[in-house]
Amino acid sequence: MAEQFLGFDLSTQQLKGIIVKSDLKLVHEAKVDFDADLAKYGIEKGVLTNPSEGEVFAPVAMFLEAIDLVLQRLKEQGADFSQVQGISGAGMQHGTVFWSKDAEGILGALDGGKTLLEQLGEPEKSGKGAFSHPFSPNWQDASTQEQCEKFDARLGTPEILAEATGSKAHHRFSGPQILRFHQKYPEAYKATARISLVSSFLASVFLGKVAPIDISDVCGANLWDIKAGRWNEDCLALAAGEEGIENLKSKLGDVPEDGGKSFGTISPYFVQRHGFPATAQVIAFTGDNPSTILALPLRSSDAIVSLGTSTTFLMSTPQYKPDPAYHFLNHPTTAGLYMFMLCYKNGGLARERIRDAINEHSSGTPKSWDLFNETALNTPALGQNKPESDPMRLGLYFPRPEIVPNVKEGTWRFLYKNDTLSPIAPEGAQGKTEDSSWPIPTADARAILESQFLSLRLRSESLVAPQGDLPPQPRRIYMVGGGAANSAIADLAGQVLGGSEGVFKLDIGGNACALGAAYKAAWGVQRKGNEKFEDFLEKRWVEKDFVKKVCEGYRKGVWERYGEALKGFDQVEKRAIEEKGEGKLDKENAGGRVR
Ligand SMILES: Nc1ncnc2c1ncn2[C@@H]1O[C@H](COP(=O)(O)OP(=O)(O)O)[C@@H](O)[C@H]1O
Ligand SMILES: O=C(CO)[C@@H](O)[C@H](O)COP(=O)(O)O
Repeated sequence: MAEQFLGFDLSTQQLKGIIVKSDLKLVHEAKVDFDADLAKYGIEKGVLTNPSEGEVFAPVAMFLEAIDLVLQRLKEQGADFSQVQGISGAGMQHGTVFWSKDAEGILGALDGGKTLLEQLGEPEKSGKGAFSHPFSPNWQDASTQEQCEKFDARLGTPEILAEATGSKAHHRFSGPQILRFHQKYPEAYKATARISLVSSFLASVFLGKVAPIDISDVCGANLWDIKAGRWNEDCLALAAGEEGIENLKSKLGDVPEDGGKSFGTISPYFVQRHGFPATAQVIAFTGDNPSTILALPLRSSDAIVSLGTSTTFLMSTPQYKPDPAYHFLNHPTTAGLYMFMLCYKNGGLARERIRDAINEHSSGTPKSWDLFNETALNTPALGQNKPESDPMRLGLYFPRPEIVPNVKEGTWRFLYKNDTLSPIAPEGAQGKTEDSSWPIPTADARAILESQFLSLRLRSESLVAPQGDLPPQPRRIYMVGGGAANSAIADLAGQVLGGSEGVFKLDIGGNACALGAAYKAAWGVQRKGNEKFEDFLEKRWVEKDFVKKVCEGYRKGVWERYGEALKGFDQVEKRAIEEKGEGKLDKENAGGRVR
């Protein structure tokens, strides 16, 4: 009987599950879309919000219901769970789940005759609650500016915090979030026995006991000293307050170094209810971005652009060069490697807003990307019909507060010429929508994509090397996530970022993040001795079956023009920071070019 491996991706808008065989070929995949399938939780795009405090969060009960449902959907597709020998998964990063003192008991005695929701998520019915708080703060949350300032100041400066933990303080990071939870809900904090990340929460459900936090995902907390390989006690003390460090350490638990570690066999609940073998191993679950880099054999200067709800830019590198402008995390499987990451809140949803405005403006089909794509590709680069004389159009589109740079929500449009920015009147201003210097919303289709990719280029310049005779740029760009289906977006990524070998996407269906998790499960169970993940993957990798080139990357002349735009783009960001920047230190850092 062929061995199979199951990988999950619990992200903002969906829970995806996929099964691969030992040769890493995909056999089944299914998903639960929170808005479409679980609208009863009142969520929109997977989350609940409290705008008055900048809070964004999701109901833990919804995650539980999604787990039983995605397994049922996989079964309906013909999946035979009795063949599954290993399970791993990924969770959206930074989110926390707060377990109650009864949690371990409940998790250890789950009855296969009832649902997870009935037993873990409905205390009013079952009489016992597994959670001390019913919600998981979401990575889009922006409620912790005050706590972030305390974190940055605790070690002295954002630079020192980034050097120690891989990142300066960020609103969504678990440390500042735990501090705020502690301050806002002191009783619930006291009633919390364990704190999981979304990834270790999901692992805990499959394991039937609270699972350890993963070595890569823990780096999204501002609590882990990456070089020392242990908790940073100063940061821990800040989040722990008067309850003390040891109390918080016991809530967070130990962090095993080995990303391929088996935490044990699957909970009997899944054996009884879903037909898994009792021997199936639960391999460490990691963050969704670390998991994504495991879906591809990344080489030096290769980059992944992940277009989920967030937009992220990911590289695997042996260099540890932390800076307040971006993130470094431990690599999820390989000691000595690190993951470089940029993360933007205004990714998919910001693009959708412009898509919808264009469809409305031109009577296009609602939710179709056709007009958006056509408009983006038919607009000249930087809006310049005559590059030698026309100004460049440069904008920022942040319907939600942004991470990079750290600014409140807003839209900025400028014409840039001779080192000078001239603002375009805001959207909706009379007579401006058809102004040929920047017709709104049509010119926005290309401008938002250029803006997003210019930001990635600005901040990743120092991490890429010359490619043969070509200037420093990525070798390959891999597009993943929901937006990777869009060929116009891939084309613009290549035009702005380059890519000496071109722009690629996965050609095996599935979703990179869940695939990475399934590959990790396979490696965790099947690795021989100290076999490295990279060697395990390389032995099974069939380039022609797994990835497909979607377009050229580097295009001579075009890439250089976008290079010229970087200076103007940097100025546009500085204007946004001056107007709506959060935090004094962020204003001083101004979020621009990286050393
Ligand atoms: N054809 C497309 N063009 C552009 N974006 C798309 C397309 N299809 C899906 N998306 C985007 O993908 C996003 C969801 O991606 P996904 O990776 O599933 O998200 P998450 O993992 O955050 O739940 C949506 O916000 C949607 O805008
Ligand atoms: O906050 C981050 C990374 O730092 C986000 O990338 C989340 O991990 C959510 O990812 P998606 O739902 O967009 O995949």
